Amino acid sequence: MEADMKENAQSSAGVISLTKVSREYRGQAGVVRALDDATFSIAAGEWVAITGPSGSGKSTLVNLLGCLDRPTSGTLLIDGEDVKTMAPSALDRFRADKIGFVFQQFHLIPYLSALENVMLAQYFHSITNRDEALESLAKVGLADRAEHLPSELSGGEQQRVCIARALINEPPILLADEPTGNLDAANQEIVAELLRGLHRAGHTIVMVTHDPAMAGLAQRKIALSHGKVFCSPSTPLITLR
Ligand SMILES: Nc1ncnc2c1ncn2[C@@H]1O[C@H](COP(=O)(O)OP(=O)(O)OP(=O)(O)O)[C@@H](O)[C@H]1O
Repeated sequence: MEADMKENAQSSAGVISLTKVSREYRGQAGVVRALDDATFSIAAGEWVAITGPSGSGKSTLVNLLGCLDRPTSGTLLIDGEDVKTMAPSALDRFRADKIGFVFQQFHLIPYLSALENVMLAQYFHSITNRDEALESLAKVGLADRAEHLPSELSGGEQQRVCIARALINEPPILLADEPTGNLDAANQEIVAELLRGLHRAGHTIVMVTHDPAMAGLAQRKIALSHGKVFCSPSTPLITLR
């Protein structure tokens, strides 16, 4: 227990850290401040749910945390690196190393098999390894569906392929945007159980969800309202081991 507490203290600086981060969109109608002065950290190994009504800034925040966009102002550190100052090619590489994405719309390539979809994520690292991709599919219970096209898989199975794809490069951070949004109750539970396992294995999970039951699985909620961030206290990591 002492070792766990020490580990938690060491990680309290945050694998993700925002200081006064804002994102403004400038359009013909004027300026929209979609994220307004956000300051918070997410510790390594923490499971956080991002909640908030439509238009509150969730996608804006996810795009920033996923290094798909940059803040208008403020400092966003991921694993201690300031993403705003990185060159685009370095940022692409950084993103591929650090972050696995799971989206509500599965974004699988329709004419590639489940296995090839997973291997495509390896391809961005210039290495493809069929056995590793198969192992990743086996971890989500889909070894026997490796040769199936996405159209030959159920919604829940497609989402599990996405999780296998997100994990293939062993990123420390999993960023999930409504990972159970399109799934029925049985498949929601399968995905929830996979996320529990990933959390136990030490992954940092940041998950946008409208579903209170899913949000309840996380240790902490980050609620957004009109671009402002409100963080609940974190459940100590030691209680979940
Ligand atoms: N490219 C853009 N240009 C101008 N305004 C934008 C742009 N993208 C988002 N916004 C505005 O920023 C605010 C936050 O949008 P965002 O998409 O982050 O919300 P959200 O919480 O993800 O919503 P939803 O749950 O409906 O997807 C909204 O008022 C939206 O209209």
